Amino acid sequence: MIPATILLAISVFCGLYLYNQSRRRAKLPPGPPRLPIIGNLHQAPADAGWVTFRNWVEKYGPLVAVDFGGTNVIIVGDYDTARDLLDKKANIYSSRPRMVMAQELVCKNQHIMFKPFEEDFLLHQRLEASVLSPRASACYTPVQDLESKQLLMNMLSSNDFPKQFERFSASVVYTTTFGLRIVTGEEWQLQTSHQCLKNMVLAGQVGAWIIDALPFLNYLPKPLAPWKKTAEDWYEVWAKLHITNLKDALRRPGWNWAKDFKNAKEAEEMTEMELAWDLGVLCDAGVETTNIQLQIFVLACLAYPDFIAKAQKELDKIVGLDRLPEFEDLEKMPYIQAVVEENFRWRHIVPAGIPHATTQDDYYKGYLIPKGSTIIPLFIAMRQDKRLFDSPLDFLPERWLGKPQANNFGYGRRVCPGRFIARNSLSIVIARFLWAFNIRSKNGKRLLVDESSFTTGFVSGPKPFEAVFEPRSKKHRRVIEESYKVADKDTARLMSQVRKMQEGVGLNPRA
Ligand code: HEM
Repeated sequence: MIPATILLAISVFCGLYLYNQSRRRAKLPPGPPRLPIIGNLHQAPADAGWVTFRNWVEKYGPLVAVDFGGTNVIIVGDYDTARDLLDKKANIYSSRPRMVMAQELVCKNQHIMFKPFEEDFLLHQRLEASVLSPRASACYTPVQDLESKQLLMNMLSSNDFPKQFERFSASVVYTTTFGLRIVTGEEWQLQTSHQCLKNMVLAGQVGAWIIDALPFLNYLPKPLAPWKKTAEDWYEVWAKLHITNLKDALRRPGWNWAKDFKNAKEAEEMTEMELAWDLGVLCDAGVETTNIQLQIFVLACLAYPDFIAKAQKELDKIVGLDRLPEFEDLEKMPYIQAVVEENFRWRHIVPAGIPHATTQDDYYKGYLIPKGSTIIPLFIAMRQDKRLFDSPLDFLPERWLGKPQANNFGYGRRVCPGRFIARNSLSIVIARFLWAFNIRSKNGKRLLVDESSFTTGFVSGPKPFEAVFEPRSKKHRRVIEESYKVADKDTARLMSQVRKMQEGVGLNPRA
């Protein structure tokens, strides 16, 4: 008889042998040739990385491997591959690349978007889930209704659409999160958050911080590690903003997410500061995203104005001239829904997606995707895939009629939790804008748009451009003014209405 320990040793040995053999036989996906040691670092794009990545996808196919100085980067360039890996194998592909300066030092690991896929992340995700579910999100429409009415009203006397879109986007999330309306856009909370997000962009810049390449340097004492002081200063400002927002929200009348989170059972395992970060991040994540995606809509109006008349025909038929479009109208307006969908496809705010990371080795179609790889879901390549979309650079809402929505909000366990709120915000604003205004360029000519029309940062939006918004008639103007005048602007009452709606659909708010 062979003793059990020897049998165990043999089976472990055989297992390891087979694993190593399969790993050796498997090869990485194709990609540009590498140099010794640095790999493809010399080809790493400084900004607008998606342009280079898309060229690689065109050359090497939908799965491309590059090595940026020891970091394995896998670029995913079509919808099917993204679904197969990031959705179907979500338990392997839902982590985030390590960000020492941005996440570990500036956020003290509290930013949910950059947490690794571990129990701590799941706890924070569970905390947020109940206020962001599809059913809960459908109950925030009274807030979006009021804020979009103010948006239309403000646009009667201003063409400064980026500022007005920002106020709208901020007010929707600040109202739900903290019970605070952003009425002017000059509120100190929003201004401080701007500064913190700017700091975060600097902290997250690839190649800017030695500590990201050599994390062990963090053992150095402060005088020899100047980045620590920078990170500490940035943390202080951001943490103070989050904690003040939380405390103020708990004192405000009416229901809000801060009160709801505070009563959650998940919160019992968290510090007050962690709670404050979760709330603050939800606000931060909701402002620039919605604002920029709306600016892209205006750019599309100027570049492809033909669709406007078609949208207005549908609006006039379903809504008429005597009232604003309402949420209930949206399902009866397939063309408006197609405009929303095409807006995401034509230009997404994150053309290179938000990177994921793998937590174990994986094999796909004979290729090895090693553990710890950075995975780039290359949104722009998917959305401009000529096999799926004719004339992909053109804004053509018709292409979506009768077709299901695409994935515009990410993948697997990291899919955007604010997607239902975001889609409702975009849909009501786009419907109301098209109903209310003729939108045109200043000189009345069609705008030519190409890659150079967009900024090159991580979030990419239109570079500044001007547009004119003229009410379609005196009647339209009157309806806008009247609707805003009679709208209930009391935040506490609005949020109590939200809470009642949630109870009405069988939800059980925690405060
Ligand atoms: C047009 C608006 C928006 C767009 C296009 C958008 C898109 C995205 C995308 C692509 C991701 C990354 C998903 C992934 O990694 O696979 C994401 C993550 C996230 N979004 Fe949004 N988003 C929008 C609005 C919002 C809003 C309104 C909120 C909050 C109420 C929000 C909260 C978040 C959070 C917290 C994450 C991080 C999720 C995680 O890492 O687990 N987003 N969003």
